[in-house]
Amino acid sequence: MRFRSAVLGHGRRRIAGPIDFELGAREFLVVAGANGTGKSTFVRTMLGVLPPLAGSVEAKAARFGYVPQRERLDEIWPFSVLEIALMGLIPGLGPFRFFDKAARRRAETLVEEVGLGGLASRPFRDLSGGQQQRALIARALASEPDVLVLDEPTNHLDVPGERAIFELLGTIHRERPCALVVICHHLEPVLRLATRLGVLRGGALQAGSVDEVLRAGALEGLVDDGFTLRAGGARETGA
Ligand SMILES: Nc1ncnc2c1ncn2[C@@H]1O[C@H](COP(=O)(O)OP(=O)(O)OP(=O)(O)O)[C@@H](O)[C@H]1O
Repeated sequence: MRFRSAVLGHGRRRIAGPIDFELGAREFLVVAGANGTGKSTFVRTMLGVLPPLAGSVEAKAARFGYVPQRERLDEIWPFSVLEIALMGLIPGLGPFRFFDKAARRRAETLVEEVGLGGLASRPFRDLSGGQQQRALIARALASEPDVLVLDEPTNHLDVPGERAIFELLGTIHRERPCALVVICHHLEPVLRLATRLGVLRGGALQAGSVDEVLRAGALEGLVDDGFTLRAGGARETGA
């Protein structure tokens, strides 16, 4: 994935750039920045949903899996966990457009992989926030993505719920041949897993290895949603 002098924005409105940035296979990138700095815009440009206003964004053979912000989905009902995972297999449906036994088995395996074995027939709307997040991750994994993109996957989860989702992302990163891109506000736990950090600020992206970006002070003094983000990790302010 390569951004070459890419200017990001909506319509004529420039949000960030020009950005030069590369993401290798199997990296784990965390995208950080205060509200409204363009994190979603950056990721939408990466996904190809939003064209850059100038410059280019190239993806080499990249298949994307996308996990949207859970609270922005009204309710995926009345679908069960298994059906949510099956939705991720829709692009591979044959001409008769129904799921065969193999597809169902594949969806069951995904449901187990994300830790929801036993809940496959449970309606999505009856799950806890963390379980819903897992179901959405199963759906995104169904396409065997080269890049799995997650938009604030731990928002509104309690500390154990957040830890459990990050553990799952760590396992996916270790065991699957894909890169992860995670937009996140609470950085401390996720930076332990990340290989790369990108911080959007004032229309620029400062990106590199986590250590490089922290040492450069990219997070210094950045106050966001009750967390003070500092070099060396995030410190909860108790808000
Ligand atoms: N579809 C759109 N059309 C025009 N402007 C938009 C659109 N979507 C977002 N914006 C604007 O782009 C800017 C960056 O928004 P974006 O959602 O990318 O920021 P963000 O860093 O992800 O914010 P947050 O942390 O609040 O999710 C904001 O000023 C926003 O109002």
